[in-house]
Amino acid sequence: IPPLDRCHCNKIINVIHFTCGPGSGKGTQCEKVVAKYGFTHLSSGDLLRAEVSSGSERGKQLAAIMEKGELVPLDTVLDMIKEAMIAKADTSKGFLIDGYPREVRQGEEFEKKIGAPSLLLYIDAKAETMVKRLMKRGETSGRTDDNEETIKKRLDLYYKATEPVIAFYEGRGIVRKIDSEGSVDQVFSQVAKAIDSLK
Ligand SMILES: Nc1ccn([C@H]2C[C@H](O)[C@@H](COP(=O)(O)OP(=O)(O)OP(=O)(O)O)O2)c(=O)n1
Ligand SMILES: Nc1nc2c(ncn2[C@@H]2O[C@H](COP(=O)(O)OP(=O)(O)O)[C@@H](O)[C@H]2O)c(=O)[nH]1
Ligand SMILES: [Mg+2]
Repeated sequence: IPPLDRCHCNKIINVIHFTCGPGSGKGTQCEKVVAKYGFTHLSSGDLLRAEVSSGSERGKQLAAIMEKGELVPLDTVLDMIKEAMIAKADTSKGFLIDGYPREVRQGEEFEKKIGAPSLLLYIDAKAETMVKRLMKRGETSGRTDDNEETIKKRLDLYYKATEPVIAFYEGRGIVRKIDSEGSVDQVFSQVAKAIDSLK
């Protein structure tokens, strides 16, 4: 990995964290943000799943953790994000970082090693809505963690570890809360408004 300072502070413009519960619709909204704004989308879950698919030793360890609905070690995710950001730092208009930070410490380490985010998007969804969407997605996703038992654990962990992240950034005034209960386009219009407010 090249020296971090290349990717520190003003070099990384528009870092947007997308932190919400599983099944709240982050992935769906991220696609629309990329189409409209051309930001670089980095999904921490996708990066981890790519490592699992590679069949590496590290991937096997990650797979076991993710199947249980737990969080993988902090440094693993952060290194992957950092590598992906450095690879795009010269050409990117901004980074949309999906599924990160998942716990307050992940946010603190990101700032130490990479930089401060300009916005934290948070889709507020009811537990019932998240479970319903994930169970439906599980019919076709092939994801080993889209099953009833793991979904329950992911939700518990979300309330315990991830919700405090929102409070942490609320103190800085960069959180935009978005209501999940409308259509995909209704949710997106709230997302777009939050991003436009950055300019
Ligand atoms: N910063 C992160 C991101 C992900 N993971 C692990 C735990 C998650 O359960 C799994 C899958 O991550 P996703 O972001 O894909 O999972 P979600 O549960 O949020 O589902 P999705 O975003 O697809 O709804 O990877 C992690 O440990 N640390
Ligand atoms: N009704 C409704 N369903 C949605 C919306 N956004 C996503 N979904 C569905 O909910 C499921 C989870 O969405 P996904 O984007 O994978 O959520 P993520 O887990 O937060 O990344 C998918 O099957 C989507 O089709 C929405 O705004 N409204
Ligand atoms: Mg997703």
